[in-house]
Amino acid sequence: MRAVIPYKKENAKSRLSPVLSQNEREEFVELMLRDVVSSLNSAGITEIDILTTSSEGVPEDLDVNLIVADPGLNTSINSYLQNVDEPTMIIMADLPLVRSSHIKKIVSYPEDIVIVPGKGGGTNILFIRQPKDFTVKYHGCSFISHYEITEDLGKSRRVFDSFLASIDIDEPHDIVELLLYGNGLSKEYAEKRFCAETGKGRVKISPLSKLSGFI
Ligand SMILES: Nc1nc2c(ncn2[C@@H]2O[C@H](COP(=O)(O)OP(=O)(O)OP(=O)(O)O)[C@@H](O)[C@H]2O)c(=O)[nH]1
Ligand SMILES: C[C@H](OP(=O)(O)O)C(=O)O
Repeated sequence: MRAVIPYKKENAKSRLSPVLSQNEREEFVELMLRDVVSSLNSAGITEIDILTTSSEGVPEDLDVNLIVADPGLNTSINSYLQNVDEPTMIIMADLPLVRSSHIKKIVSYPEDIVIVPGKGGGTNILFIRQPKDFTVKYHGCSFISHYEITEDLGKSRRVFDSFLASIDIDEPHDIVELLLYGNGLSKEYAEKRFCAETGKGRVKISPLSKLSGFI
């Protein structure tokens, strides 16, 4: 069994640009990657491929294999899948709330495919027992795409229903969940920049310093 983490550091997380500079976003995505690798390792998954657009920007101390591919999330993952012969978990780098307990459960299910939905129609994790048969289709409403692809292939599937595993850190309001439920390096990073502000409605993030350039 192995895991693959698609990773693009350059100008990562552009949707967070209202609250983090490009440098900060690039630092932040690296810490989220570390958190994801740590959860995989704690779950006993040690064969980890980082499918990256550049060998630079992946921390050298991580015990992972680097696979460098041109930008293009779907094309690079689909080429990758053609070359793997074992059950494979595709897990995104922006999932600092995924715990080792989630990973262990996901790989324990007997179904051919386990889909972990992401907020807003995305796909946070795909666990595929026979990767060569599968084609991914990320972006748009990829949860529905992957659900239908599984159906078209006649594969058995399970949808993994988890609040924490569904949270990918895409937009500024997602940082609230990181502050509330995180337990790793990326939470520490967020805590140095934001606090959770409670009021009438949902908790919001608020910058710790107005010097960071936004309110
Ligand atoms: N290998 C590879 N990984 C990618 C590419 N684009 C995004 N990723 C990774 O795929 C995962 C999901 O991507 P997004 O949530 O869209 O992340 P992003 O592109 O940094 O964020 P935005 O700029 O806000 O869309 C993250 O782990 C990214 O690092 C790509 O072109 N190639
Ligand atoms: C890659 C994409 O991620 P999102 O846009 O939800 O971050 C998806 O899950 O299809």
